[in-house]
Amino acid sequence: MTAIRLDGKLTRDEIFTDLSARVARLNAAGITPGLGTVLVGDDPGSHSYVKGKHSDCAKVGIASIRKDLPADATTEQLNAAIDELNADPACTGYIVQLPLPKHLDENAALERIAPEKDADGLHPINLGRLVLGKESTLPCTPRGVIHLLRRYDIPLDGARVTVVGRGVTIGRPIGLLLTRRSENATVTLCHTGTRDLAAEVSRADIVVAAAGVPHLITPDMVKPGAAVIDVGVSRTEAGLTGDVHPDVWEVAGAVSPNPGGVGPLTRAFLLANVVERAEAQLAAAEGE
Ligand SMILES: Nc1nc(=O)c2c([nH]1)NC[C@@H]1CN(c3ccc(C(=O)N[C@@H](CCC(=O)O)C(=O)O)cc3)C=[N+]21
Repeated sequence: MTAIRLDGKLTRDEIFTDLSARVARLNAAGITPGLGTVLVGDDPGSHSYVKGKHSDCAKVGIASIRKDLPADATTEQLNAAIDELNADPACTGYIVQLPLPKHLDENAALERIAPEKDADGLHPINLGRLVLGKESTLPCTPRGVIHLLRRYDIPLDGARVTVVGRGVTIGRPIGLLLTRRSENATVTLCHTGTRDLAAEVSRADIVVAAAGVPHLITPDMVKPGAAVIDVGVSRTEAGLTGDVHPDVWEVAGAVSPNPGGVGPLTRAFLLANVVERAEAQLAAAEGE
């Protein structure tokens, strides 16, 4: 038996169709949503992600604003780029591409973003609202994972989910989303300090692998029929390698590959967050 493929590109295309229609409605009301990106340095991976985000914008009719800074940019230069986007009415929402070079403080940068323009959902106010169960801009990758699971009718209510990785973009926030009443899953968060990873993974109906360790999840760890979402990605000599060993396809019921899985959805929900910010602005203007 081979697992069914949870297709991130197909699902992304469906989301783009919906977003294009919503952008057209915003345009008709005189609003063009704009996504900003702040990119520091010349990491090839980061450049390719940012390029992808801007080409997605063009597909759905979102304007894009790029701020590219050199690898040796100072905190003052980074702050100035952030302040400009905070003040720019053409910028509906934006991101500071992570990771930043070591000499810059990522948390300070994220905190400087105006919370209502935080397209990543990583500002402490938005993460705090998520913890409190209040409406907030949600982190893109966790949103993508949950959308993909729902798209393929994978049951969440009562499901045992094992998340591997405690990073701020996925591992930490996804548990907060999956344990809301609307999802109702039971989540175990594993990390490098987990004593018996295989035992934690083998209990799971759904495995979210977000450790960034090539082929960490092997077939012997996976419960037959489980859904396995490969979020982690590493650039190796062999190219892009996910956290999930290819033989897992023979045991799992469903696999979201990497590439071709949650990556395209992370980008789609970044655009969705921008469109939603623009819709909120329009609703507020109409309510005046
Ligand atoms: N502030 C911030 N927000 C992010 O959302 C953010 C970030 N920083 N830093 C890096 C990670 C990584 N990330 C990806 C986005 C798209 C793909 C993607 O589309 N991948 C394609 C392949 C792309 C390729 O070939 O390079 C795929 O999976 O099929 C992957 C990874 C967003 N991140």
